[in-house]
Amino acid sequence: MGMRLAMGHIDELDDTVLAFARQLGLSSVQFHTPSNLSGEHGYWEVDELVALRRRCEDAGLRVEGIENVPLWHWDKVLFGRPGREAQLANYCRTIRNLAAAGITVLGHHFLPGYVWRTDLRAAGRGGALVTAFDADRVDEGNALAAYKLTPSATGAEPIAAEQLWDHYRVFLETVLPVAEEAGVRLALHPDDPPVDRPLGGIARILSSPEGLERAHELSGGSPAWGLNLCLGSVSELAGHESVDRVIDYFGPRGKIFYVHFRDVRGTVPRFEECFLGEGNLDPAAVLRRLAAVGFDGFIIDDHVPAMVGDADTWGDTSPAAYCSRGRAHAIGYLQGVLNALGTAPAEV
Ligand SMILES: O=C(O)C(=O)C[C@H](O)[C@H](O)CO
Repeated sequence: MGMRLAMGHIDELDDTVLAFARQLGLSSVQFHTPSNLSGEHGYWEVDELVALRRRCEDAGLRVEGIENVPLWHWDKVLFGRPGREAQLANYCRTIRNLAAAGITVLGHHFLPGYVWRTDLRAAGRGGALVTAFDADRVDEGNALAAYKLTPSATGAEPIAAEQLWDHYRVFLETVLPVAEEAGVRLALHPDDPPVDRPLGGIARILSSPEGLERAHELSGGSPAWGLNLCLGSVSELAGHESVDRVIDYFGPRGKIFYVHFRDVRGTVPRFEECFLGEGNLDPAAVLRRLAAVGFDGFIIDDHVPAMVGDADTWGDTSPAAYCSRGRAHAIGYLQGVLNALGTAPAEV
């Protein structure tokens, strides 16, 4: 199908979101723990997945994939708590059910403490609201504490790096054979922020090119394992240098399953999110590099600044908040660059 742009990170699908995607001229979408799926038994069921896919297809939109099962479906897997086997069995059911429903990409992270920010409402360009991270302010707590995927009490249960690697090993050893058989590809999101110190007592292991390469080794070459290459998270480490290294290692191996296209200004220990084109990365250079290594997956918009009239989409995951000016800007920006680089409109 070739490198293409999809509308991503949809938290709740409704007719507004479908119309927004079509108005932006897109032909596919991707979901982020969508509230449309109840998952009430600890896994997503075939019927609800099929209903979600059909609703999109009826509006002329393909479903590229889904990212992140609800936290309560696999928190014991992340934390290595008793009850992990039952959750792993349910994760395998979700994988098989996705395949049965014709959805073949499932994104995951391996951050028991989830993403960490020290500010959700920093002032970006022209006063747009952006998130920010400052390592000196970590002790104040995670500004994302109330977000749907953030665990409630992290500090109570410290996890060391090698312990977390072991949790990830157990996860991969259990789910990869099932994913291979089902034909579902599991895409790993790098740590955000990419710091090599624990946050809230929990180690971060996928915070560097070396960490991601070790995860690749752990996957044992399984065709079902690859990256959800979040350019923002990797740019937070060392800007273009880290992004280029990850693209050059994983791209030629066919291990970039999809891309989160966002950027930040600054690198750890201090950065803030920003509009595309004003951060660490040259978006056109990144797209050229992805094309050069043979990347042929989908690219989605990611967190976007909240502009005049936009809601704060970390606090408000409603369809109205989702269809923001900030998101329209990110998608339009990427469409423009892709077109300028010669990507056929039909592929965008
Ligand atoms: O932090 C990011 O870059 C994200 O896109 C947040 C998403 O929930 C991601 O799947 C978490 O790792």
